Amino acid sequence: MSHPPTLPFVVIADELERLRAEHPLVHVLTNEVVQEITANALLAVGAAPAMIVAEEEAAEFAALAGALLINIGTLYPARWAAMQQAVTAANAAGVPWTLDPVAVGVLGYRTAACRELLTQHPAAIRGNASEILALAGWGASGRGVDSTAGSASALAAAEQLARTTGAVVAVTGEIDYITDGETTWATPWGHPLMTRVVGTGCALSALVAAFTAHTGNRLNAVAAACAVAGICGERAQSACDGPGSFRFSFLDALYVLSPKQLRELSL
Ligand SMILES: Nc1ncnc2c1ncn2[C@@H]1O[C@H](COP(=O)(O)OP(=O)(O)O)[C@@H](O)[C@H]1O
Ligand SMILES: Cc1ncsc1CCOP(=O)(O)O
Repeated sequence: MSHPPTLPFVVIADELERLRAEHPLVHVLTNEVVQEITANALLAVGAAPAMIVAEEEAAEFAALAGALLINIGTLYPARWAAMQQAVTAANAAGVPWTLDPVAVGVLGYRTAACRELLTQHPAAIRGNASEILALAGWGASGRGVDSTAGSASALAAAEQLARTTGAVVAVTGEIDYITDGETTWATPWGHPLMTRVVGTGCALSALVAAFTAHTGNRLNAVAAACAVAGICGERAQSACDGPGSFRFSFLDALYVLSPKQLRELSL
């Protein structure tokens, strides 16, 4: 397997600068477990989250947002109805939407929902290796919401999924791979402690959505989101004692990371 190149720090810096200048409004339809860390991660990085979940409001708000996140982690009929409204309205308004297919392939209801969502032109898809393999139809290997496969093993599935859906696909793990089916970036940052804190993957998907708002280069935008999360995860780990303090250190790192620091790293 050829090794995809690492996303350059200058690209991450440019994308972070753009995000902070635009301060995008992100419509978040996510699971019950990660609402708080997701909203705080978006605020810390420089975006504006809003968890608008009622079916009666979802379409109206999706059309106003800069980006939409659909995370199926705790899917149930009322949430599914709101998601369908939001996705339809986002597509009609040209608002990019991101899919986090939590535990797809493990259970039938959410797998059928994801199959339907894949026909609705997601701008981006972010999942762990088991989720990307299942979504691409390459087999179901997840254990609950966790991956049982390494990210490199799902790279070919991610590339195929990107080509068939038109989405930029990010498969995350020890190394994240971000692909549009033709070009692939690697973002090698992060720390295993990130898998011991609930919501790091879901919050990353929200960052992916935020970076896709108003972008001229969706591949770089999604890759920059993965890089920012990984770099901040590494920094948070070195400043914390374990999972509890990691959460706080991670939010601090997202807030403190600057385009200037990133540009200095490339010198
Ligand atoms: N072994 C690892 N080493 C370094 N970073 C990791 C590792 N596993 C996951 N990460 C990071 O944790 C974050 C969440 O990814 P992942 O665990 O794949 O998502 P999920 O929570 O959806 O399963 C990403 O930023 C990813 O880069
Ligand atoms: C534990 C759990 N159960 C349903 S959704 C969810 C959150 C998964 O979050 P992440 O994969 O980002 O750790």
